[in-house]
Amino acid sequence: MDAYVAMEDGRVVSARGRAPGRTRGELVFTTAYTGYEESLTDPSYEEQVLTFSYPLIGNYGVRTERFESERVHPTAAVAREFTDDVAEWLAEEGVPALDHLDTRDLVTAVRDEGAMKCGIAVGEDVTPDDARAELAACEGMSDHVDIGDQVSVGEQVVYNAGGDGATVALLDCGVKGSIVSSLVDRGATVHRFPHDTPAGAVADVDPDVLFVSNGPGDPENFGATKAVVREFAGEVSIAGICLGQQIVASALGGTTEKMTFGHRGVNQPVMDLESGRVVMTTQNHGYTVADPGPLEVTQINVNDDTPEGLESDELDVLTRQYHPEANPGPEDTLGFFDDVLGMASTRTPMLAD
Ligand SMILES: NC(=O)CC[C@H](N)C(=O)O
Repeated sequence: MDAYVAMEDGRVVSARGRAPGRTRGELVFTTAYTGYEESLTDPSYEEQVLTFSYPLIGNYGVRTERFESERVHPTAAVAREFTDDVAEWLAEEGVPALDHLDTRDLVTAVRDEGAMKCGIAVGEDVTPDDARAELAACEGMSDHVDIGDQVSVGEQVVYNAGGDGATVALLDCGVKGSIVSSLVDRGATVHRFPHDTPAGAVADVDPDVLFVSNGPGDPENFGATKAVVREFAGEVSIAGICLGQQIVASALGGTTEKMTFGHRGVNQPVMDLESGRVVMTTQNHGYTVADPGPLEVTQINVNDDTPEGLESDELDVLTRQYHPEANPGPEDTLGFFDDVLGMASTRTPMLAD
């Protein structure tokens, strides 16, 4: 099978086709050397073409129990070499895959010029022009204004109903399964809501914690989710991961911005500013909080000083830019979930209207 990647910088790179199809997306790379099953099923990669900088992808198979959601989310996958297991899985899912190209070149281009649009064509009779046509039709990440609808749950789902732990209202902007299980494993009852659920319906479950999930795209395209955060601020503890941190900060008066090429990998160093302790974290984001508004920056990325943790005692807010649930990645930061559920136990009851 022939395969081509047409990049926004004008280059067309040829490769070996492993799973056929034509598509487009934002070209990004992850430096993670494990966790391809989790990354490929992470909803945060929706509308992105995922390049693995680690050269051999698939050497421990494909196991559904590692999946973070029901389907593969990147529009296409690129590696130096995919095993047959992974190539067959992606073909079954209808997700184009290509290998036998110099991924160092792609990664260097994205690192130097930033995440860029690309077009992909893989098949028996595709041409470079097919990939160029896909590139011409590719929208910027922030132009995907309805991206939340593509990944959020269709209707409310309850996990651990009737449990005697904290009640968490999870606004699903594209949540990873291991975030839900990290909360349920600690005894919480989790009400998973579509990202655009009105505040009144969320209030009906009388949550101890409002939790805003990870997810794809530009946080500024999650207006309904931000409205719920504003409604609950000061009345219920609020937590968020990744997109969730960005949405919470933006809802409370802060701002967000796009990064050049973002952070995607499993060894991003994060320093806690109070203790000075540095932990290794899993990350996958292309936007960041620029101005935290009323929140305090309590943790930063050691590589580029961007905010990794935001908190407010007054508003009872605790968020992380990285992925404390790991999956893939180091488990240094799992304690975040204990801290979030700890906020619930010191909660003040919701004020009646
Ligand atoms: N993993 C995430 O939640 C990603 C957040 C957001 N879509 C970003 O790229 O910054």
